[in-house]
This record gives sequence, structure tokens and C-alpha cells, in this order.
Amino acid sequence: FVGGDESSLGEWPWQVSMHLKLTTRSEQHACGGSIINKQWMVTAAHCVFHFNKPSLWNIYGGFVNLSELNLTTPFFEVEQIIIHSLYDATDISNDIALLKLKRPVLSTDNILPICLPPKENQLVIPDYCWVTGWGYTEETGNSSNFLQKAKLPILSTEQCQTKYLSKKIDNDVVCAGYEHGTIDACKGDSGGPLTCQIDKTWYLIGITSWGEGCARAGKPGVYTRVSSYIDWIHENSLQN
Ligand SMILES: Cc1c(O)cccc1C(=O)Nc1cccc2ccc(C(=N)N)cc12
Repeated sequence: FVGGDESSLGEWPWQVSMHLKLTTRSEQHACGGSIINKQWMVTAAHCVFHFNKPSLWNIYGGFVNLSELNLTTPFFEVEQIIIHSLYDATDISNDIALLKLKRPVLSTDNILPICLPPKENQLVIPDYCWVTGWGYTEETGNSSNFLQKAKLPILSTEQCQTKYLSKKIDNDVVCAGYEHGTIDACKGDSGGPLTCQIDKTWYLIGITSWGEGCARAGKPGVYTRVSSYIDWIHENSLQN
């Protein structure tokens, strides 16, 4: 995340780090994700599209400092990966996936689910919301050890379309960012949450998806609009 501040433990208890196992003994943070109930988490489809074997992933929750993790740190294993059937890598549409965890998440002070918004836009989204992640701190940089956070202004669909004239910006995404750039999500933040506090409750409004470069002026971040996928989430994450 570019231009953010360090988060404290328990501030974003739904945030998880998805570690991709490259070899039997090495893994690395690849994407963020959000816990939505005791058995399921949501992330971006582009995080898992080429790595859709559940055994490739170790999910870490309840911490803010990546460098604290070691081979004895407990993690959640993935039982099932469900990628939206309409995910399209060319225009990065329907960039959403569900991961079923092998064991239920026991909520602690530092691990709690985030609320899903009601479907369609029944909620009034505030002018500013929060984005968090361990992604690149510069466009050509590398991941941050500490979970970063920043408050970003929410753009209207029309405003965002004017920033990306060659792309399709519709109501299935939500854009966030300052006109001058400077503060923005980046590679490695993908799949993580855009959360808004509405009447004292935190809701998962967006999933970090893409942007042209990172923190560039006039190039806001683009997030999957979660309220457009509530039926899909409920249909696919049946808690049996
Ligand atoms: C293509 C690319 C890189 O290779 C390295 C860093 C960034 C990029 C890039 O253009 N954008 C991106 C690539 C992958 C995930 C991204 C997530 C968020 C944003 C954002 N600005 N909100 C940009 C992303």
C-alpha cells in the first residue's frame, strides 16, 4: 500500500494474508482477503485464478507484522476455492472469489468477520472509507511488513469512468482515491478489503482489484463492489 500508516493489532480483525506456497519449504504473501464468517473468506478472483489448487495457500489472520510469521505460526488451510464464473481477466470484471477454510475460524480479539453489505446499494456509502494491506509501498517496490491503512475518498461511477476512458467502469466496481494520487493500494493489496463504517458498523464495500500503476494522479484504485455480488456470495458460501 502506497502512502499509508501502520495499523495496530485488532484494528482490522477481518484482514488476512494469503501466502502462496512456491515450494514445499517457501511461501510468500501474495494477496489480502477478508473473513466474512467462521468458515469463509472473500478475495479477488485474479489472486487465485492461476493458483486455484487449495493446497497452494496458507491463510494467516490475527496479526499485523508479516515478519513475525515463521514456520511455527498457525495458519488456516483452504478446503475449497470458488472463482466467479464470469471473472474475465481481460477487463478484470467480476474480480471476486470465495475460499472455504478447512477449520472454522474461532473468533478472538484479533480475528473477527466483517459484515457484508445488503444487496444493491441500499446503504449510503460515506465520502471516505478505509483500505488496508501488505502490498507494494511503491509502484515498483515490494510488500510492506506492517499492515498499512489509509482513508480514501469514494468516487462516483461517472467520476471514475472519466479517469479510465479506455476501460469499462460500471456499477459492479467502486473507485477510491485522491485526484493527486499519492495514497493508494498496489500490487499485493489485491483481494483485501475496502471497508466503510456506517452507523457504527463496519461493512465490506469493496475488494481491492486493480488500478493503472499505483498512487498515480488521476488514476484511482478500482475495487469490486461487494453489494453487487451478495446473492452470488450467499448462493456459493452455504454454511452446511
Ligand atoms: C502492473 C503493475 C505492476 O507490475 C506492479 C505494480 C502495480 C501494477 C499496476 O499497474 N496495478 C496493479 C496491479 C496489481 C494489483 C493492483 C491493485 C491495486 C492497484 C491500485 N492502484 N489501486 C493497482 C494494481
